[in-house]
Amino acid sequence: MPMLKDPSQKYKPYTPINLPDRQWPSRTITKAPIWLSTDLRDGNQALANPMSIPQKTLFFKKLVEIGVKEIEVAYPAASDTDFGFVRGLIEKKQVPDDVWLQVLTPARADLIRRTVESVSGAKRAIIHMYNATSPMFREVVFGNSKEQTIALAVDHTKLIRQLTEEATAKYGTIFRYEYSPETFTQTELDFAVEICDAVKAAWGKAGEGDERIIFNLPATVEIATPNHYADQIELFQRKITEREKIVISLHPHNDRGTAIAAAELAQMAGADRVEGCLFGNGERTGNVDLVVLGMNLYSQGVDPQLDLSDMFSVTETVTQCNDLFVHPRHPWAGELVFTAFSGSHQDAIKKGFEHQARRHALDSQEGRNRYWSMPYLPIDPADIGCNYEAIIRVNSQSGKGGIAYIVKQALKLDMPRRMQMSFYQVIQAISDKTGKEMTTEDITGAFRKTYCYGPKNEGRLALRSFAIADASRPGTPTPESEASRSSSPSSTATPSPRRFVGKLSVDGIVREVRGSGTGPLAALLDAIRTYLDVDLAVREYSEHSLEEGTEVKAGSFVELITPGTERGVGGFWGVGADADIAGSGLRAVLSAANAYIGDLTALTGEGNGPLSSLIGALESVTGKQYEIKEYTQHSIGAGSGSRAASFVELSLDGGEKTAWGAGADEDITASGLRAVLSAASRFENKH
Ligand SMILES: CC(=O)SCCNC(=O)CCNC(=O)[C@H](O)C(C)(C)COP(=O)(O)OP(=O)(O)OC[C@H]1O[C@@H](n2cnc3c(N)ncnc32)[C@H](O)[C@@H]1OP(=O)(O)O
Ligand SMILES: CC(C)C(=O)C(=O)O
Repeated sequence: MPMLKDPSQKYKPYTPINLPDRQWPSRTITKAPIWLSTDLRDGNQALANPMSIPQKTLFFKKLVEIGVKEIEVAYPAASDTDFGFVRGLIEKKQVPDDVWLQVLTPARADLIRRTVESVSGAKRAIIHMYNATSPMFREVVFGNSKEQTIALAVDHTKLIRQLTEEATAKYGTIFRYEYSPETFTQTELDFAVEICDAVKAAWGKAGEGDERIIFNLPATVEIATPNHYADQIELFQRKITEREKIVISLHPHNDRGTAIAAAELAQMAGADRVEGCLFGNGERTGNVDLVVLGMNLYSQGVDPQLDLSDMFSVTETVTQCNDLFVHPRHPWAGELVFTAFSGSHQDAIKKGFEHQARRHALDSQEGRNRYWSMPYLPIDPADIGCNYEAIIRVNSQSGKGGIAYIVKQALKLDMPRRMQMSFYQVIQAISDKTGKEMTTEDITGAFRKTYCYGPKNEGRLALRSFAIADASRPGTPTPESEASRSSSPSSTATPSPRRFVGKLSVDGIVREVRGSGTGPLAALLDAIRTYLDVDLAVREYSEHSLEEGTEVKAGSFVELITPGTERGVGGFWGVGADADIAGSGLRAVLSAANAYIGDLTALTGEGNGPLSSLIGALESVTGKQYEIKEYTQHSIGAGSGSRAASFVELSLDGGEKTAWGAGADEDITASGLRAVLSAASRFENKH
């Protein structure tokens, strides 16, 4: 049947309460309510497969761990499992002394007896009895008048008083009593007050503090906007007698999706306590979600009295026990709730973190509180166990800011703005091609590869050792002499003439090079120009120190250009990190030079086979004559994972001295080529 054109013919709206002097709209919540978890009762009864005893026990422990002090553990008269679970908790002494075990019973004598029996011997227990009070339930379910409905509640309250007093005398259990006029929100308010007053009188011993009687006022089915619930609660507490002897408890369901709002507004209206479930499990659309209520308080600077620091483990336990998943966009707890994929959000978050770090430093200096204030992030995700990888995730919708944020977090390198733009193109090309999200490993991997960053990603040019000296002074620095390292590599920052002497690995062969210029970087570029015929100049340079405690202390970024490069035309970016600034700057230059040379100056050489062709290529670069004296190879392992190992003995310039090299690869030719390079580089090192 289609939806009706005129639903008013089928559905009646709720009747609003006329309460012109309502107080709750101008109040705020300044403290946490008393929490009652009904996960193991209302949550459990709503599951297709109710929890087993081990699952209930696991859940119970987690509730205790996060600090819930009142836990409705069962409807003990419903099944042996529920009864046995409660007995097990008590007999195995699994209930901390400050935790109240709550159990639910209908107003039926046989079931009440079983319920009281289930908690006898516990240190503290709350007996919770309910009967529905709304006109529909009175008429349809019970066939009772108002008087009979009151009598049902009153008579069974008296029975509970008698049984609990006997149990206290016998076992010493401290009891409290909770009464729920089920379907409260659909009950005439004056009748709800009347039945609660009658129950209080029947209980006869409501006092203050822990002696208070709990009136739980459920929105058994959510039928109205949340302000209506707040009106009902405010009016109830105005009309009920001896308010100081009563805990007003809320039990909102979520049929209209506004249980959270209803619970919050009703607390503003004066409620003291909230019953609900973690992540909103419960009948139909669920009970109100205690995690969301708690985190909402936390984000307002109010201690929620719930420890949700390890949100992941809470989610894990709850999903394991309920066999229901938590939606990725579930407030505060879902996998995606702090995540920005889009470029403009990421940019704002990155700037927000930087701005906040500066603001916090100033706050600390001036003795002020370090408040959290960040674009798009209402709380610090770290407070509930989320790391930076959950905050910014990269796909084709992302921008340079987010990518730079990830590089900064993972590698501690803070790229300058124009380099961010350049690296963004690299990532964008990859993610456009794959159409997939890029993980932190994907991004840092691309970064390392693009900028030949880190020992496993050396490019064709790599720094082995260096020394920088004042070019105006006589004497030749030695590359190994750390003492002669310069402390500032910037060619612009140090205009005095510098001399560079260093060992560079060039396509695997170590060569000693020298150059001079108006600073260490310019001196290195001069060496590269002289020895490798590569003409490059610095367009932009920046550096920063890395986090304290890391071995590598400085990171440098450089953009190199070829002569005549016009403004606005991109150059070649490089990055370097080292224990000192001089080293990091020089490494950044080589990183950028690698980007420039790429494959353009790939070695070429000729010979009778692959190995002699490589020898020819080496000769053309070094000007030296190599000869293969001996070559052997064998396979390592068998089958699909097998590799080839090769050994080569080379002689140099017809001399007697020889050097051995070894290489291994999946490909036999490649293993031979590696062996040749290995031998040649040993020669370079020796001579
Ligand atoms: C809003 C809530 O969530 S309330 C909690 C609901 N939770 C559960 O029902 C889970 C546990 N329930 C059970 O295991 C069973 O329903 C039992 C053991 C309590 C009772 O089982 P049964 O005796 O077979 O009764 P059944 O469930 O079919 O029907 C309910 C009966 O109790 C009556 N009843 C319903 N609620 C109450 C109440 N609060 N107080 C007294 N009687 C009640 C009904 O009117 C009906 O009576 P009738 O048989 O005279 O018509
Ligand atoms: C027993 C009561 C509190 C209940 O679960 C409800 O009304 O939803």
